[in-house]
Parts: sequence; structure tokens; C-alpha cells
Amino acid sequence: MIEVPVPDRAAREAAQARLDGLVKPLGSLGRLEELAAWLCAAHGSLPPRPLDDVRVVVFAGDHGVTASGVSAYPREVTAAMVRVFLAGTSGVTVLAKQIGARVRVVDIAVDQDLTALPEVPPAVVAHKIRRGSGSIDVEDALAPGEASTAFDAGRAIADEEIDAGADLLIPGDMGIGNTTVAAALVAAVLGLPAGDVVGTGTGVDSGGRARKVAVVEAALARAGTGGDPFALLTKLGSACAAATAGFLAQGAVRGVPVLLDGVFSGAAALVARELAPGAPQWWLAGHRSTEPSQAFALKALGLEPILDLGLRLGEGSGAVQAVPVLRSARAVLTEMSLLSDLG
Ligand SMILES: Cc1cc2ncn([C@H]3O[C@H](COP(=O)(O)O)[C@@H](O)[C@H]3O)c2cc1C
Ligand SMILES: O=C(O)c1cccnc1
Repeated sequence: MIEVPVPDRAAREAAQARLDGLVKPLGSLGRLEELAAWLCAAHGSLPPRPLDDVRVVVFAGDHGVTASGVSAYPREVTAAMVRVFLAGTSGVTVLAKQIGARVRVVDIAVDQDLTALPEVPPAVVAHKIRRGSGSIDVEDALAPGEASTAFDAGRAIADEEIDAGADLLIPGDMGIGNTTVAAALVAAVLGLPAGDVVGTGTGVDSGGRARKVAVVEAALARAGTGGDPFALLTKLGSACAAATAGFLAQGAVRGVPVLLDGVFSGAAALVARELAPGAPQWWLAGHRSTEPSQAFALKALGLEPILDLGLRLGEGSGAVQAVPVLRSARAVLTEMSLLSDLG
């Protein structure tokens, strides 16, 4: 088990006491109040630190299930999108610019060899585990040992960002077919039928969704029940799922808040909790995805999404947009005056 620190209860209570005394009816700032107190507990201080240095890490990699027609887009899009992230014109990069967050893309398991491309700096491929992950309906996603190597890579990446000054971490994902893998992981951890967790991802039609359900059913039957989280990631996950899980766990280990994004980070979080049971105390859910497996994962983790904008992009795009809400929560706590000042 990975040990995780406990957020500061006294700071949370002090924050709640101040919130109750602000110039407003008791409780009238709703969820903002809960988030403000949460930030105080995470930072162990009232006021909490500013959330100035927000860092998104996009874990890029391919998934063998794309061979089964589970996505509306071809797997080549994954590698192509790495170049878009580097060019700064992806959905998450544009949204991150709005809030002053950095976006880093890492090639964990992109099918293509990106090292030959002049626009791909060596740092992007420094944590590469393999080229693509296995098709979980017919084979294990990973070779023995790769799940823990990828998990450790995710932890190391979180450490790099935290050591460089991150106040808040956001996991992003880029991998055609990854909503199928996310559904399989959530179904396996929570014991749910494939038909309940599978969604339409990038926008597959009813035939595509039926293929996804069949792939997840075959994967669950092949993997069987039980097994430790690394066995789960090996059989039903991917190198990106393992790396994302490590990233989420390490944020918690270091006591740095993490804002989960869509379905892929939700599934990785569910697996990470199996390894680090205290970790969800350091996580918030940025937004509600349209994928059913994300809703199941968040419910199991006890997390309520901050935003619900109907997004189904991934990349960290939803979580990034929740950052201004967190900043607002901090602002009301620190800048509003007190009812007692009215005399
Ligand atoms: C151009 C493009 C950019 C994306 N950025 C994120 N995704 C998202 O869609 C994919 C998952 O959906 P599915 O399981 O249906 O393939 C992942 O790559 C995810 O990051 C994208 C997908 C596309 C096509
Ligand atoms: O909500 C998500 O995270 C999502 C949905 C569809 C495709 N990619 C990501």
C-alpha cells in the first residue's frame, strides 16, 4: 500500500468557521464554500495558497482495441495529436492558455516512433514504455513488469512537475480507443456489466457501441475476476492507464491537489485508489463527462464533478475549466469581509 498524508482537519474547520462568518447568509455560496474549505485542508493553511502554477500532463498512447472498430476515428490520430499539443493548438492547450496553465505532453505508448520528428523534443519520449498496448479482448495490454514501470513513470512525472512548482496537477489523456479501456477497468473494479459502462466515446453509432460492449465483455471474460491492481492494468488497462494512475497517486503522496478530468482519469483514479487508499482525499473531479463509466467511477470515489458542460473530449479540457471555480472559492474566503465587521 502507498502511504498518503491526511489533509489538515483543523485548517478545514478554521476555514468553515470563517466562511460561516462572511457577509452573506449562512451557506449561501454553496459548493464554493466546500471547495474553499477543501483547499485549506489540502494546503494546511487559512488562507490556502494561490493556485498560480497549474500543470496539465497529457499521457499519450495507443490502445490495441482500435483494431475492433471501437472509435469513430483511426488510431493514427493519437500520434498526429501529439504534434498538435506541441504546436499549442489542441483543445486543452487553448483552454489552458485562458487560465495560465502549462500543458506538457508525454509519449507513454504511442504506436508510432516519434523520435525522428524534428518538432518532438527528447523529453516528450523520455518516459516511453512501449509502442501501443495490447488489444484487451484477445491479449494482455502489457507485458509482465510493464504496468509497474509505467506506474512508476507516472509517479516520476508528477514529481518532476511538483518539484518545478506545481500547485495543482491535471491529468490529460490522448489515445484513440481509450474510452473502451476505461470502461473495461471501471467494469472490472466495480463489478459492473459492460452494457452499463460503455458509452459512445468520440461519437460511435449504435453498431460501434455494440462492438465496444462486445470488446469489453470479451476482455472481462478473458481477465477473470480478482487479481491485484497491477494485474488489472496488465490484463485490461494500458501503459497510459498505469502511468496516469501513478501520476494521480503521487500527487496525493506529495500532498498536491489533483483535478481529475474525464473518463480516462476517472478509471485510472479508481485503480490508483486500490494501491493508495487515502489518495481520493487529494482529488477533485473537474467535470462530468458524457461517458457512463466516469459517472460510476466518480460515485465510487465519492467525488462530485464541479462543472457539467457536456464535454466529451478528454485531454484535461474539462478539468482546466474548473480551475477558475477553485480560484473563486479561494477569493471569497480570503477577500470577503465579515458580518461581525458590520457592527
Ligand atoms: C481529433 C481528436 C482529438 C482528441 N483529443 C482527445 N480525444 C479523446 O478521444 C479519444 C477517446 O475516444 P474513443 O475511445 O472513442 O477513441 C481519446 O484520444 C481521447 O483523448 C480526441 C479524439 C480525437 C479524434
Ligand atoms: O469524457 C471524456 O473523457 C471523453 C469522452 C469521449 C472521448 N474522449 C474522452
